[in-house]
Amino acid sequence: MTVRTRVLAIGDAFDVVVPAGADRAAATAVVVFRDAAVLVGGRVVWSGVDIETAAGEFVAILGPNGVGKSTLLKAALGLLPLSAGRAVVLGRPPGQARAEIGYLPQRRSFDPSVRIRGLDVVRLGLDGHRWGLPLPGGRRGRAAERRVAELIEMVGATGYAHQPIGRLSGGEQQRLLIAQALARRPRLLLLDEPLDSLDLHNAGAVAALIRDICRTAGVTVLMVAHDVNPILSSLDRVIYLASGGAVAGTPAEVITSGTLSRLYQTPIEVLTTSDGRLVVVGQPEAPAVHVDRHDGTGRP
Ligand SMILES: Nc1ncnc2c1ncn2[C@@H]1O[C@H](COP(=O)(O)OP(=O)(O)OP(=O)(O)O)[C@@H](O)[C@H]1O
Repeated sequence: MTVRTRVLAIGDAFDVVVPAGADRAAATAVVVFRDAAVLVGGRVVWSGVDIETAAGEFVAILGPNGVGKSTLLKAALGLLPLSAGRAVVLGRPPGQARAEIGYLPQRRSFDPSVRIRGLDVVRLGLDGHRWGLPLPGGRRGRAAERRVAELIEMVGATGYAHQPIGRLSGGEQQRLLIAQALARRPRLLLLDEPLDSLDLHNAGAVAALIRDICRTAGVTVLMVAHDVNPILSSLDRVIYLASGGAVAGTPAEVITSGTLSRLYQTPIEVLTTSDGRLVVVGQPEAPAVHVDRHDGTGRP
C-alpha cells in the first residue's frame, strides 16, 4: 500500500508517493528518487530508480562503467531533468537546493604547471569569482580567511596548502578540493570519483576523512566509486545502479551474489579474498553508446 505524502519546502509543495510506514523517513530524507528515469542523448540511461538517503549518511554509488553514476549526481543537482518519476533533494525539487550542496565533479589531477596555491583553490569555494585574488579586507575578509584556515585544518592540509596545487600529490589535491566543496557548509556533498587515481592507502585515508565529516558536521555524502574495497569500512550504505533500477542497503546486504544477480538479471558472483576484499565477477558492461560526451546531444 502507498500513501501520498506532501513534502513542503520554501515556496514549494511537492508530491512524493512513498510506502505507508516509510512516509516520515521519506519526508526527512536528504535525497529521494522515486521510480526515476533519465534520458541522455535521447537514450534512457536508467529507469525505475528508487533511493532514499538520510542526514549524515556516507553512501557510495557503485556500478559498471557507463551505467549512469555521474548522471545520478547530475540529476540530484538538477543539471539533468528526470524523464520520469520524482526526486526531492533537501526538501525541494532538484536544482532549487544548490546553495546547500557541495559538488566535486569527476576530474583528473591538476597539471604540474598549475601555480595556484592550495589555499586559493579552497577559497574559491567561498567565492568563485575571486579565483586566486586576495580577499577584501575588513570583517568579511577576515571571517573568510578564518574559514579557509579552518577548512584546511579539517582536511589535514595545513602542511602543504601554501604550495602550488599542481605540485601536490593526488591525495593532497583531493583533500583540498573536498575542503573547497565544504566551504559553504553544505548539507549534502556530491563527490564524483574523488578516490580515482589514489593508491589504496590514500583512498582509505580520504574515505575516513569523508566519514568523519559526515559524523561531525552531519553532512550527507553521495560518492561515486569504482572500487568499494578501500572505503568499505567507512561507508554506511551503498547504492548499486543498473539500467533498470537501483538497490540500496549496507554493503553486506547489497554486495552479494544473490542481490547483484537479481539486479543485473545475469549470474554474478561476489568473492571474498583472503585479505577481506570483495571481487565482483560477471558484472555486465553498460550498453555502449558512441557519443561525444561533451556536446550533450548524443549525436555521433
Ligand atoms: N553529454 C552526453 N551526451 C550523450 N551521452 C552521454 C553524455 N554524458 C554521458 N553520456 C552517456 O550516459 C551514460 C552514463 O554516463 P555516466 O558518466 O553517468 O556513467 P558512469 O556510470 O558515471 O560512468 P563511469 O563509471 O565510466 O564514469 C553513458 O552511456 C555515457 O556514454
